[in-house]
Amino acid sequence: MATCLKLSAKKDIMEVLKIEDLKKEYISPEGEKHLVIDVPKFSVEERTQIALQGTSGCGKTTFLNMIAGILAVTQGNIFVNGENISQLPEAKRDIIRANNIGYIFQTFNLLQGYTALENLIIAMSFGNYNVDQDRAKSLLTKVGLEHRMHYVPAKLSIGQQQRVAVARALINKPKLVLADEPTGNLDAKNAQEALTLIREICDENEAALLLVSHDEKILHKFNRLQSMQEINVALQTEGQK
Ligand SMILES: Nc1ncnc2c1ncn2[C@@H]1O[C@H](COP(=O)(O)OP(=O)(O)OP(=O)(O)O)[C@@H](O)[C@H]1O
Repeated sequence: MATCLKLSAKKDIMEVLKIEDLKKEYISPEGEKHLVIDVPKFSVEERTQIALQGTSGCGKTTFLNMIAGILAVTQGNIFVNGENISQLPEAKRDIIRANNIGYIFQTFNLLQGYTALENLIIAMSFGNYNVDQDRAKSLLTKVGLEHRMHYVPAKLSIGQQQRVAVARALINKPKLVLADEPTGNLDAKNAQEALTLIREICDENEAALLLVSHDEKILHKFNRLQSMQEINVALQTEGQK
């Protein structure tokens, strides 16, 4: 009986991300193959929050971009909510990203010609849900931008632009949010506030969070902290050379 209970409890844990034998090679300007990512195994369970630590150039953005389907893999499998995106063409990966993944980019990637509210509505138009202005407004209010909804990014502070990016990442109710150095452009006080906001908003929306950063002050807040060195065999081999 106890074994049965144990088995069923285990089955209930759902992985929003599962990676198997993932590799990415780039071709150097000299024409040589350069293995940047070699991750045998990595997973993120639903509603968990994980921080990945890595120095500049260790492959953080490459890793996240493959998970998001922005970048094609060289080899291996990436399952997002159970679907293997690594074998799909770019257009299909784009659709899966729009519906399953929220991405907070290092440089925010907001559409400059559109207001904060329009940035959210455009992101919504790519997803499965009907465009819902009220949801967009309520997310912007949640991130403290109720008086800035009709501002274009250039008229917002860096911290405010980041909050638009956070709200946009959650607009299509993703099960997984990726954050690439989300506090890299902020001062210490704003960085802590932004981190708290990202973690709270993921929790409230029942999204898992995978955050990559080099910033110790951010990283030590997470219960589950792993280093890129630990998961990326390519870095271990590089270190031995
Ligand atoms: N398109 C490309 N062609 C060749 N090499 C690349 C390409 N993109 C990235 N690289 C190399 O791959 C490595 C990892 O790059 P990546 O941008 O993933 O690092 P990162 O950890 O995100 O760095 P940072 O924190 O500085 O943004 C770097 O050595 C980089 O020079």
